[in-house]
Amino acid sequence: MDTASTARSREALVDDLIGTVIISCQAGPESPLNEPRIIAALAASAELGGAAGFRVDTPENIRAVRQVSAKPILGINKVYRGGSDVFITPTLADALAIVEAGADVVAIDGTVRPRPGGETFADIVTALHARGVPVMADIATPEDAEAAAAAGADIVATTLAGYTAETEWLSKDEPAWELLAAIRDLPVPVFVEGRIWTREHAVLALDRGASSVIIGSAVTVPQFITQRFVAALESRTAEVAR
Ligand SMILES: CC(=O)N[C@H](C=O)[C@@H](O)[C@H](O)[C@H](O)COP(=O)(O)O
Repeated sequence: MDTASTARSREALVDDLIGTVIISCQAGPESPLNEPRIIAALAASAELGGAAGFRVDTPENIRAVRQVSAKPILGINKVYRGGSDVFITPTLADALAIVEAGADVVAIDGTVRPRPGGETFADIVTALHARGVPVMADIATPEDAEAAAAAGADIVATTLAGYTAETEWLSKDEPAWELLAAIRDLPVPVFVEGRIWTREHAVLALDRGASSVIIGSAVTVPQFITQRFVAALESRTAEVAR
């Protein structure tokens, strides 16, 4: 049961994140950084720089980050369960595993796509709220955002814009500005996550109505940062050769 006191504590957790920089500390399966102790070191470094919280994937990494920081952890559990494109915390069991590991907020796919096992976004929100856990909905479209807010999401984030069949045409270099403009007046905080590559992007996000920013690759993924420098030099060299 979502009591008045769990609702109040959820609100307080979300309030602490407003206006802050949250750093996503993740490494893909191919990355040499993909080890809990290294993910925890990334989080500890981000905390030294002033991060107010972290977004962390898998129970193992969440446990490791909890060992080095008391800051809020926005947990996710990325896994394909089959029969569905939903992969960010697809099921309630996946969500509970990261709560158990120490996540303060659970981020789950908040698109209107069907979920594995026939669960609904609203079912998972209700179950997490009963445990006092706020839910961040990772969405891709205004329709997703409205449905997620109506189903009780405590935060809506632009995470999946550009990563669904419907939105894959979006720029790979810029945050989802049009989406932000369409959802900035929702009755829940909107966080911009995805393709924040510069300080200007972060400031613009807040200027344009976001409540917070979540930054990953630009801070914690040297492989992608390097790739951008390499691509810039390659395209300059090609330009000069023309
Ligand atoms: C689509 C998807 O799976 N996004 C993931 C969600 O957790 C991460 O791979 C991103 O790194 C994260 O959203 C932060 O975004 P960026 O790394 O662009 O700052």
